[in-house]
Amino acid sequence: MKISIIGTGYVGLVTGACLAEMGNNVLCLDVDPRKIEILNNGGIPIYEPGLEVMVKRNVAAGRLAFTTSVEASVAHGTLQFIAVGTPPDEDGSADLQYVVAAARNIGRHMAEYKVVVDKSTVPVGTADRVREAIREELAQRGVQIDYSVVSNPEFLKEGAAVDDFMRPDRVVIGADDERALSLMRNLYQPFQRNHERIIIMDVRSAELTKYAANAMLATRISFMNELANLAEVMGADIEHVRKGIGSDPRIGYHFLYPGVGYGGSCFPKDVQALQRTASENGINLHVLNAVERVNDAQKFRMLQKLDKHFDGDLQGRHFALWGLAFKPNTDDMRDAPSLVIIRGLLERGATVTAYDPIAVHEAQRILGNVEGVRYASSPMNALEGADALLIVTEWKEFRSPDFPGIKAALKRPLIVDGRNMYDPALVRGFELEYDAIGRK
Ligand SMILES: NC(=O)c1ccc[n+]([C@@H]2O[C@H](COP(=O)([O-])OP(=O)(O)OC[C@H]3O[C@@H](n4cnc5c(N)ncnc54)[C@H](O)[C@@H]3O)[C@@H](O)[C@H]2O)c1
Ligand SMILES: O=c1ccn([C@@H]2O[C@H](COP(=O)(O)OP(=O)(O)O[C@H]3O[C@H](CO)[C@@H](O)[C@H](O)[C@H]3O)[C@@H](O)[C@H]2O)c(=O)[nH]1
Repeated sequence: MKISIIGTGYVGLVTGACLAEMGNNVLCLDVDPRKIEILNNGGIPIYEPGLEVMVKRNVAAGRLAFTTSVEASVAHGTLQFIAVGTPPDEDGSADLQYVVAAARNIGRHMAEYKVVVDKSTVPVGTADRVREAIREELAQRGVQIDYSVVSNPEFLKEGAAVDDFMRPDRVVIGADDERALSLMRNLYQPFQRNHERIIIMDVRSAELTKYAANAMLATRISFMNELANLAEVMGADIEHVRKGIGSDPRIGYHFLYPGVGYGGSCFPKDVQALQRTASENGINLHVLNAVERVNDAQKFRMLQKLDKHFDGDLQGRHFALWGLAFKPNTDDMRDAPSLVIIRGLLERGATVTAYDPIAVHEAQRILGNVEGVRYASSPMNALEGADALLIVTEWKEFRSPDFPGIKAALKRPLIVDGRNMYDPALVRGFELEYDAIGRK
């Protein structure tokens, strides 16, 4: 099938590469010429395990190409995937300007039937706006061409995006007409050879399903963060509690890890956008309001712990920080808790040496050339002369560190672990102080 992908970011590039991998002929469009230049020169503009090889393989096979030409992109695919950003507006609602611009481009240039597939995360009712934008452009041109608008939200996780796309738990398709539905079914058929994964519904339900999934996952995390804080006060250990409740299949083990709060480009903005949609429609989502408040507070948990250990005075202290990305296996720093922690330390007069295997470049871009933050080339190099080690992202390479080496390098043998990576007894066995989230 001939497919165009509009927006070559985390979702667009993964979608394009994976659909090409299944034998489709894919053209990816982006308005950012830098990204397209990198891709056309054989590189990829983001870090995502397995993606670069897949992109190269499909480009070489002639199934995947990149362009900045809107005309070429609209002419290419019968299926036009919109995978542009939907960042939060000032009031928390999803900013749909890029989605609408993409739709207008399609309307401006299409010459035959197109299925416009919304893959971006968009509020309920957006498909109607997309349909309307295209209708206006066609009317402007004085032409009548058939088109369909469908919703096909994406559920991939960064760091595991290729795998998630190739082996999806489900493929949600929201469609209101049979012609589009049949093309979408054919497209995703190869992804469900082993069992049925396609879930078909109306467009509005599909749009809401995406927000509901993220909101539910964010709720689990905030719930566990609150319980972890309670466990600490009560002398219980949240790790035991996590295992104790996760063993109930109705609860399950996934997404029960407490920490320094959820970040990334999705949960924070999607929780906000859903609340906004609800309040615009006269509904107050009380649970989600609390989920967001708990998460905002949790990002300061590490600073509170440091205040406790250093008698409320961090002036002149220096800290080693492991992990900058909002989660492991990505270079994405959008809404990363590390940013709140680093800014909080600087405000309190402390300095930081940070280490991250992939995200340093992105962190530098976002934080700027700020005084008081340095970057180390290895985890151990970050430790020299630090008053404590702070763990913010659970990269695998931090799992079995050289504890005696850590003890020797730190001024005070203290690890504050925002991701509960270690067994407290093991760490204390090396005569290190250990303070994790909700642990004894
Ligand atoms: N990142 C994720 O893990 C993830 C997962 C599922 C869903 N989503 C959703 O998918 C959407 C895209 O997210 P992302 O993380 O890939 O964003 P991104 O910022 O990485 O990429 C978006 C790309 O779209 C391009 N763009 C903007 N306007 C354009 C236009 N008119 N024509 C062509 N290109 C244009 C931008 O230059 C950018 O490269 C969002 O709605 C997001 O909420 C993201
Ligand atoms: O038990 C957990 C699990 C996750 N997190 C944090 O939650 C955030 C989000 O993690 P994750 O969901 O793994 O990453 P994303 O790439 O943001 O993926 C989410 O957001 C995407 C964009 O909408 C969806 O497609 C995915 O299904 C959804 O998991 C990160 O800061 C994690 O550290 C926790 O604190 N505890």
